[in-house]
Amino acid sequence: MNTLIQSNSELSQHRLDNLADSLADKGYMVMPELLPSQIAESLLLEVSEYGSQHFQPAGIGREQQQQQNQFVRTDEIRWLTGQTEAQQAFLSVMEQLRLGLNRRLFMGLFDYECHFAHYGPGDFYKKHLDAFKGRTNRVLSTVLYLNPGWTTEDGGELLMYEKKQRTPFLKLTPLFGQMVIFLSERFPHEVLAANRHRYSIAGWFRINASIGGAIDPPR
Ligand SMILES: O=C(O)CCC(=O)C(=O)O
Ligand SMILES: [Fe+2]
Repeated sequence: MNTLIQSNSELSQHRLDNLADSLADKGYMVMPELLPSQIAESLLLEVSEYGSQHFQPAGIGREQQQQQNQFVRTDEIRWLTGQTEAQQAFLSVMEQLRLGLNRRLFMGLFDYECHFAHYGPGDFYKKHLDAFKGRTNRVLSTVLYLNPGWTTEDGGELLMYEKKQRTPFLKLTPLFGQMVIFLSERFPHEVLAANRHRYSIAGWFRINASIGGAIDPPR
């Protein structure tokens, strides 16, 4: 059995209750320390050891419509597959979250997909929605930050907006071990440029929108 998964990574009912309440109430939640720090540290070690040949440029849109658009985002990504112990430990925590939220909010979350993201100094992701109403099966977005010793001078904040508002209601510093979770259709958001390397895992819980046996969408 995986030693990282064993390392005390069970989410308490209390934390799941708080998260469910916050999502139902406000549509988002910031969790300062979702994972045992040992897991977050292993994930950081892993992602910071990948060279650029292990990442792909991030795209926007889906499948055939997938295109790289340097005006929208300039980060690079690497999908998690569960190929390392640290990834498995992370995915198992996210699975607990999926089941816990389904039980409390009847969200029908079906699966979870996620990728490491690396923003080099100056990289950004302009204001966007992770899902458009009725046109996607991404319902809940998550971002885990892996940046020890980040200060406000480093920039790289996540700005979250209410639709049609020009001023963000939240400006989040990408602190190590912190996770933000929000309803994908509800909040436009953007990533400001940072002046140091910024690492994270962005992920989405999806509902099952399969038709005729085909899972929609393949990646
Ligand atoms: O890294 C972040 O703070 C947000 C990333 C994001 O919005 C995305 O990958 O869709
Ligand atoms: Fe996003």
